[in-house]
Amino acid sequence: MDTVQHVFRGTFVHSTQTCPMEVLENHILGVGSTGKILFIEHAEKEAQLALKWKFDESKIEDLGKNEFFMPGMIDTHIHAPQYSFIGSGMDRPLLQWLEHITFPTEEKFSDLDLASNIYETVVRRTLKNGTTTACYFATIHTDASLVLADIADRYGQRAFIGKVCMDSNTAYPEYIESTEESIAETQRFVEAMQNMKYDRVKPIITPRFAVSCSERLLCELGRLADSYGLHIQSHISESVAEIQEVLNLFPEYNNYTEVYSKNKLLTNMTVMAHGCYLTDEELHLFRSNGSAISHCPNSNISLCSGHLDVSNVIKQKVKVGLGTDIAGGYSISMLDAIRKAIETSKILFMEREKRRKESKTIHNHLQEENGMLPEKECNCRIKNNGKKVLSDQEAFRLATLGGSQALNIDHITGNFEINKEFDALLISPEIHNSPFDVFSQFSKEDMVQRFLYLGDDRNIKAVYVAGRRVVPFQNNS
Ligand SMILES: O=c1[nH]c(=O)c2nc[nH]c2[nH]1
Repeated sequence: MDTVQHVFRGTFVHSTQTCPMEVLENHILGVGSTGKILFIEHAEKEAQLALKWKFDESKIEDLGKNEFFMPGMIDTHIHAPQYSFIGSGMDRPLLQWLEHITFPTEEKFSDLDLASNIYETVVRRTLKNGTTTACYFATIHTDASLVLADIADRYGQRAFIGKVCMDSNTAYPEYIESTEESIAETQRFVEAMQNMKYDRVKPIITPRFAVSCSERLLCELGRLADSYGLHIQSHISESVAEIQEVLNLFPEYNNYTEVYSKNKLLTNMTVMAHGCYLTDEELHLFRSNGSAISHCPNSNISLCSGHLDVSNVIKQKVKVGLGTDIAGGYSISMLDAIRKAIETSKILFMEREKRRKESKTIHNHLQEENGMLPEKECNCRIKNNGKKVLSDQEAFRLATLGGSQALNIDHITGNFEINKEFDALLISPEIHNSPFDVFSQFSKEDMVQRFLYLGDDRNIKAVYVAGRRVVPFQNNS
């Protein structure tokens, strides 16, 4: 029998299936001993709830003026070892960056002391920035990957941990496993994780990307995921050079997506990072398989990989969340991912508008010179595909509920629905060292908006995962 452990009264901001950002003022939210949300109701109904759940009214915690709770943020794509070189090497394109910076660094994670040190730092730092769920890539080293799992569990973060698989690496041959080793070590990793019986830390099958995996390895990893019922993560269609390499390596497949789907790696528990260049045909395959995309706009810009048209992904009804993609992306904060997702969408919109205006000008010019163009040509040259800019509300949804849908855990977390676990951030816009100012005329919506655009970890006063406060924030109390 669940009993009430916490009761909060104040403002709650979350997303629902129908509303990307809903602000509930003067509500009370109750969390049970199992960490699940028991009720979220208007404060006037307090007396009735007290009766039903028998909580002591003196234990109600009133939120401070202008404070609010929002759901914990979900980073659907982050490379834990790469935190060690965050913010450097941003002047190279993807494949060169992997060869010269990433692979030589990841190779060193056979050293468990190094791994333990970096992994502890990254888990603490992500939590401090409000990431209550993280979907991690580790390295090819099984024992170090298990260390990451242990640290995430110890700090109370909800996490997926991927031991990276790669049996091909012509760019940096020192960092590679044999096919047999990769399969056997993945199995060892999965079984060791299962033996640990962590509540909220799970293994995820992780072929690095098609460039670094043989067809046999992909096929065996698809089988393992199927037989253990596991999540899957990888990269797809991030840069033009990468796609070209995949098409050269797998000439018998029609496109990049097929390489994964035909090897059983595109399931309803799959999240693929980037997807900048996926065609509508490939997106259709994602949708029909129930697979998701992790949109990593900071990384896409930093490595000059390309832009994902996330509005089109949403329009095609493909599940999508946001990722920091440390360290292709240079910011550990999911707030940055929200901002970069909005900015990317605006850049794409402006490019489309520019093209539309240019073709309209050409069109007018030709009309003057030659009379009317054939109608078909007019339409296809000036149309804007009806695509819109990503709204702030929709970006907020992607960082919370969208991420939980992408990882297929939206029955557990992602918003403040009853029976989900209470993964939450207590946001304090008026903390003494806040990076932004609050004016008296601000509504709650204004407050949320300011936090999304200008806030940082200083405004995150407390972090809860499954009802448990996970990191002490001495500075902000
Ligand atoms: O952004 C990226 N980071 C990586 O580590 C990686 N590996 C393959 N493809 C990748 N893309």
